[in-house]
Amino acid sequence: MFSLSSTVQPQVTVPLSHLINAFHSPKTTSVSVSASIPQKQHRDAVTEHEAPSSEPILNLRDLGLSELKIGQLDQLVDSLLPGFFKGKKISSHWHTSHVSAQSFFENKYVFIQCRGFKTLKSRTRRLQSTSERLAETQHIAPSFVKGFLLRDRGSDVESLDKLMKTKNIPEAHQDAFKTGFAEGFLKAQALTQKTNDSLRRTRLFLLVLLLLGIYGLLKNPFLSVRFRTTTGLDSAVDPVQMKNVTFEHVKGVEEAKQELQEVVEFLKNPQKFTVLGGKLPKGILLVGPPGTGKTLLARAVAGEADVPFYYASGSEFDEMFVGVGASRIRNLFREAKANAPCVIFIDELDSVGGKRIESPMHPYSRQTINQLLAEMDGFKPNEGVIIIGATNFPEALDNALIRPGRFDMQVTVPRPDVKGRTEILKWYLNKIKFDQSVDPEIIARGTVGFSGAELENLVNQAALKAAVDGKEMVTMKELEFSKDKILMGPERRSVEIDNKNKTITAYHESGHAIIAYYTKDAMPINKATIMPRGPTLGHVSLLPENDRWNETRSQLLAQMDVSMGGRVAEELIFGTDHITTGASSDFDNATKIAKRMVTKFGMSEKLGVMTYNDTGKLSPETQSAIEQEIRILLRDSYERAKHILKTHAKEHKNLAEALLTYETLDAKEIQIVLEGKKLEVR
Ligand SMILES: Nc1ncnc2c1ncn2[C@@H]1O[C@H](COP(=O)(O)OP(=O)(O)OP(=O)(O)O)[C@@H](O)[C@H]1O
Ligand SMILES: [Zn+2]
Repeated sequence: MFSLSSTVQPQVTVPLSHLINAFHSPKTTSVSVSASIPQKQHRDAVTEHEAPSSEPILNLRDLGLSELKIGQLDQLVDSLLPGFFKGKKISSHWHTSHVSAQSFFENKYVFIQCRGFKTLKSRTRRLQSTSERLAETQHIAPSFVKGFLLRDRGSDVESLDKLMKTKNIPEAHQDAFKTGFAEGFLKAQALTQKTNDSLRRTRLFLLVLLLLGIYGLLKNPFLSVRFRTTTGLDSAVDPVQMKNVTFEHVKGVEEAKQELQEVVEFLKNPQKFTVLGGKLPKGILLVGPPGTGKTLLARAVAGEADVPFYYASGSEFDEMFVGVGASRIRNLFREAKANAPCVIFIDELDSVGGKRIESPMHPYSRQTINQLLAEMDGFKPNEGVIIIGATNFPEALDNALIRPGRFDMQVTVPRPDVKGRTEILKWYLNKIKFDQSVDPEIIARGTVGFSGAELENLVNQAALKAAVDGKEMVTMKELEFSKDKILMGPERRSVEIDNKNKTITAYHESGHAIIAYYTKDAMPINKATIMPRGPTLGHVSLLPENDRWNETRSQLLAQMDVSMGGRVAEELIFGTDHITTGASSDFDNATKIAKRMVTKFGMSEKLGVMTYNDTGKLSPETQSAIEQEIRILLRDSYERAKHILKTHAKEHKNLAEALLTYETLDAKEIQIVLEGKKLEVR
């Protein structure tokens, strides 16, 4: 590109621009008087030569070449188009009448031909006579050429003559001047021609490219998707055989496994089921919180039945481009049907089948859902394709998806209960080296609300901790450690707590522990520590014997009392002036319980068995009555805690001192201290 403009441009534009500059020089205006003679000569020439023809024909004069000598013109043409005269025997025209309009036009015309106007050339071959050619050319010459040739002829000629006069160019130099002009003109024309040709070629090339692109898109509307369907949706192309995952691998979700058992039977022998007229669901929805083993269950279904497993995540179908999501669904189902019986698993079903209205973020979600519905409707029950969808939010699913014939079977996969957690912990403990003293049930009791994935992580963290500490196997200590880490954040060993604060913390935590120990309906103590962890300086952990489905009034009161134990201890030991801010979360906790007792559980005599949901909208009297009741519950709780700590002041002191010595005490050690026995030196 660069080379082109730098080599051609100077040759052509320099002489021409000189001329143009000369033409339009402001000085030309003042020269009308001295211009008379040559102008008259010129006018004569025009009438003389234009008279015979009424046609608007170009001649040499048009180009300011009327006074060019024949030899000069030949030279010029020869230098511009070497070898031109050899091929065309038309030089006679030039000799006989160098000003002849027709002969010049013919030459001009042949020029154009040589420059590659192919249509023109092929047409003119058929034309024999010069006049015929001429007439034809008038019609077929491209308009821009015509325009270029015919434009402002008179004024150009005048300007050239004027200019020569204005510049007072001597007669001797006028020829050279005109030659220069003609040279510039012809070269400019040649350049225009070239530029136009290359422009046309570029346009043609672009058009071909465009057509090819459109053709490609029509043949395969998802040209760009192809790449992704083979990368993003590997599963659709390459199913996984799930032999290694069975129901044995999924713990603590017995009900779900039982429900899915019949699906396994169906996949093993689809015909047997349909012969009896039985109708199995096409789609099964696994509903449950994250990490509870939904994916694992779906894999296990495929593994049990020994059929291929196609995995897809709902978010993969969520695309900004029209038809992409729908096409992926189509591909997935096509592959699956070809390999039936099989399981298609769609994780995060809500992200493809959610209720959302078309939004700018998900412009084609509707299309994708419709494709999914169409595919699900499109195969018969005995084809052996089972679609398992998983979601954390079944409420968010499009209603059309959960109609009969689609995802019409729902299986709940809940967080495991204490028995389930024990099983899951045992399962993962068996994959590592652990000490015989480890009791998975204790850990299970302390991990209410943990999912299978979180329990797996807990065991893994304990194994890592044991490895870091250079131990040979995992003990309860590591398991407790990783549980606390997951629940409360990492230990802050580097924090230097001064003795005074340590002592306050030790008495505060022992206060909680003493209340828990001596209150009938409080949960059993698991551990007390003054090791800072996360945002706390110490804590006492309690362990429910079982998962609590329901709580009694006295259990709730006991929880409040235990919460109060910390502040009461501070007050009794250090005096009212030295109580700290450390009890704020204890009060939060106790206040929440008291409020729920009054407003939700109907556990206040004064306010009765009634719920008060939006307390802000209640009458001021009711609001103050509620507040009054909560305050009474909290005050009574505080008094009970005070009474216990006063009664067991000796045990309180012993426990606080043991904590200051050992930092952390487990349930057994706490019992030893409280029974007044001496702790073995660790
Ligand atoms: N009940 C369980 N028994 C054994 N392992 C489990 C159980 N639940 C979860 N896990 C472990 O946790 C991992 C993650 O669980 P999975 O991916 O199946 O959960 P999910 O319910 O599909 O979660 P999400 O909703 O986040 O996709 C499993 O690969 C498995 O190792
Ligand atoms: Zn506390």
